[in-house]
Amino acid sequence: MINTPIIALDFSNYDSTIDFLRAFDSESLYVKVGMELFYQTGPELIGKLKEYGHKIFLDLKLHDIPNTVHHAMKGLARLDIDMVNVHAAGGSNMMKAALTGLEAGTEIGKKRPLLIAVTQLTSTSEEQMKNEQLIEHSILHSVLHYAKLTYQSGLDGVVCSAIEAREIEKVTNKEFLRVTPGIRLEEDSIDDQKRVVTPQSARNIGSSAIVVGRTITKSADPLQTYLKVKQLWEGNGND
Ligand SMILES: O=C(O)c1cc(=O)[nH]c(=O)n1[C@@H]1O[C@H](COP(=O)(O)O)[C@@H](O)[C@H]1O
Repeated sequence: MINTPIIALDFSNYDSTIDFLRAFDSESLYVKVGMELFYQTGPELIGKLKEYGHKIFLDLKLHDIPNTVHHAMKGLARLDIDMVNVHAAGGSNMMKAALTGLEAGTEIGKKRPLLIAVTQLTSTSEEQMKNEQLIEHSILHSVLHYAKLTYQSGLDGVVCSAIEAREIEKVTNKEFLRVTPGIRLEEDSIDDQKRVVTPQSARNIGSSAIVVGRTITKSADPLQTYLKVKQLWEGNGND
């Protein structure tokens, strides 16, 4: 269980990220650096975030042949990140290669970053999955299938919608992480997301961690909104 909401730092450059974080000086954060930011700022920003003492989920969603993913992960392990991900659709051989790559790149005496796999993106609807991926099953069936494959490949957890979190726990185990983006407050617009859940429902349904982006980053008062989301996630707010 990751107690603080993971803030998705979906910014386009180094300066706006640092500006945003100024309001959080007194908070020890878990932040997510995704492809928008990492492709612009690379390892330099990761080093800075570590200097601030924040935990880092590097969300690059690797999906390639096993050999490429193995070597990419070996390099990423040297960045001193706490969590990283791949797409489960890359298959069990790719996921195992990612894991051995991470292990090989982790310095002796350091903790290997957690490795999780995306099941079905929270922006994917069942209709889209059927029409575009040609998967003739329910979205829950597909997510559970990918979760089991990820579990059997030895990874630490999955990215899914909180909607599926409880069912995933049943087919894996309690410790297997269910990291859930697609989090919105009641009053928020859902934007491009399809399978959205509030922080308090995510807690009740069995998420291990929530990932929150625009609700916080686009808020008029990001710190206050973060504290509100955190309180709801911790279970101290109104259900
Ligand atoms: O792997 C992810 O983090 C991820 C997986 C997924 O299925 N859905 C999803 O939204 N994400 C990420 O979570 C964040 C959600 O952002 P907001 O929709 O702004 O809260 C984005 O940075 C996405 O890249």
